[in-house]
Amino acid sequence: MASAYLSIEQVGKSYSRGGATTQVLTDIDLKVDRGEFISIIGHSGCGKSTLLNIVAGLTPVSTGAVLLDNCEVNAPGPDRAVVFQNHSLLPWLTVYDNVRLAVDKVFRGRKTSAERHDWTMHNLDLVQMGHARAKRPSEISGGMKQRVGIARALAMEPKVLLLDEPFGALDALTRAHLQDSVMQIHAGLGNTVMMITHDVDEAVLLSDRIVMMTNGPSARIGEILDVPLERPRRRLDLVADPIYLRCRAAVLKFLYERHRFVEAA
Ligand SMILES: Nc1ncnc2c1ncn2[C@@H]1O[C@H](COP(=O)(O)OP(=O)(O)OP(=O)(O)O)[C@@H](O)[C@H]1O
Repeated sequence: MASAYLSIEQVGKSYSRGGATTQVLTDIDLKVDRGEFISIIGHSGCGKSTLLNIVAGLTPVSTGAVLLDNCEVNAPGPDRAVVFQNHSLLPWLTVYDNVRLAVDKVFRGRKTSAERHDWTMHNLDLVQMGHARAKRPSEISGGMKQRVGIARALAMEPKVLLLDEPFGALDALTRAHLQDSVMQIHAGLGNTVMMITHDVDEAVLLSDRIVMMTNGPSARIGEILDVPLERPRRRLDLVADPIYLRCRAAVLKFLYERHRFVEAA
């Protein structure tokens, strides 16, 4: 059997402090195909960011392993680009320079300066931000900053794009525009994407599969839902689509009936 592009194998994660150990994740097994769009959903504190950070190489596993394209992940690398909820642009650099910095880091020695310029602009244009290339982060909106963050991540040509609630801090309309952009980019480039979200509609709209996590501590994968909606997907067409409604109901049922959130004492 061919091995998966991204393979999370029996991953467990615990944190120890002052003699006490908290088991955050237990027995996480997940295979992601190349080009697949996966969402991770689960209640606050269950360990979604921990899992994403493990795949990013920012957090070490306690047990198990993560393999990407048959190589074990044990440190951050440009083959895994992360976009966080709150933009992480450097405030003293322009939009262009924020992306160019990453392009130079990844492609110096492989592309000429002129090619790196073109590639930077290409990725800014992909997220419709070429016009704002000379602005600094403080001069653009939250949605625009997230677009630049996505351009920067895409410009690294990562094997996996890791999105940690990328639209969580945005208003509903901006969020919808960005979701549409991400769907278009995914359709055009065929990126492999792992996205954390709290938004059930967002998960169904964007994903090929939705990974639903049980509550922590010791969170596990409770269920994995296939989203067999054809692409391209248009949000207005989906409002009354029986497959969409069935998927949405399945996630809601998992989160609010089977794994209800209980506030820690
Ligand atoms: N560095 C750390 N040291 C100790 N505990 C940690 C650390 N990082 C995370 N945790 C704990 O691990 C658990 C999972 O946290 P994590 O941020 O992964 O959850 P989450 O599902 O992403 O939450 P949210 O949806 O609220 O962002 C939490 O109980 C958190 O307190």
